[in-house]
Amino acid sequence: MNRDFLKDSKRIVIKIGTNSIMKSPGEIDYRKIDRLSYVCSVLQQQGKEIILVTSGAVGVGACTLKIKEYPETVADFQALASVGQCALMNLYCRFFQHYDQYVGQILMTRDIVDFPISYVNCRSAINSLLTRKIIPVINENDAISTDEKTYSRKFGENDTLSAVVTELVDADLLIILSDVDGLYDANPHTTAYAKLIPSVGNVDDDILGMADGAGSTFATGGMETKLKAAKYLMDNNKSMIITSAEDPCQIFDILKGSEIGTLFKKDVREKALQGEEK
Ligand SMILES: Nc1ncnc2c1ncn2[C@@H]1O[C@H](COP(=O)(O)OP(=O)(O)O)[C@@H](O)[C@H]1O
Ligand SMILES: N[C@@H](CCC(=O)OP(=O)(O)O)C(=O)O
Repeated sequence: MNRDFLKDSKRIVIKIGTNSIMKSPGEIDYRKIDRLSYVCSVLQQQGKEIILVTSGAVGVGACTLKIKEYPETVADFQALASVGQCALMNLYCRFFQHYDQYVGQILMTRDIVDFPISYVNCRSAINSLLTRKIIPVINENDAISTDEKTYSRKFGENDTLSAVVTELVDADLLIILSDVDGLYDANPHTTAYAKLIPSVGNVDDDILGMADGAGSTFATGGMETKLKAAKYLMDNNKSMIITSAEDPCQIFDILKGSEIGTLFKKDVREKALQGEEK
């Protein structure tokens, strides 16, 4: 699939997952957070509009409080998320400051999907930051977005949240940085000969069948939620890329059109053919 159109991306959402923020459940990957802050700052200063969606509150909280297991009670979870979000944001503030870039924190709940007034309010807040050349750094408000009846969290993972944000601010592209370098035809961590898929034009049942769950104690999404996010965006005529977080500088090449990671973009030929059949 031709990727020249990526050169024109102006407003870009970049999402980094828990597995990438952490080297292992007890160890934060400072180098990666630094590199990511550098890349986002350079792009913003080149005139792009960057929105960062970051996971890691629970993972960083567990690391700070030296907790190894996923919390069993809602109260423990809330405490971890609350401590971790502070620590995470503190790291971003320091690294971004190094590159002369201001950031602003936005913590979301599902209210932005459920209530139109919250949707508009959230969009205004993000636009207000972008107008001032400040990078919004977004996560779910994990300390409060807990459903008390089912004990389930509202978004629960940031693949869905980042897709919602991409649509909300009418961004051109969502880049998901993960601990895998794209979608494989089977989980590469459990299947020896899994092959990378460079592009997907339609997220059908065959594609959805390639995914299984999350890859570590504190990451919650896995490939399945990434594919659902891709489907949601393609239905809204937007594009998404899954690529490795290992070297965030690869984002520069991706935005020049290099074939890195997996591109999800609605296959217009397929759509045209469907139109002819009608
Ligand atoms: N078909 C697949 N291709 C690539 N990764 C897959 C696939 N199926 C499952 N996975 C798993 O998805 C994981 C990435 O998702 P996740 O653990 O939520 O990380 P992140 O924190 O980056 O969101 C990979 O580490 C891998 O174990
Ligand atoms: N909001 C949560 C996100 C949890 C999570 O791991 O999400 P993901 O990296 O998308 O699988 C946190 O900050 O810990």
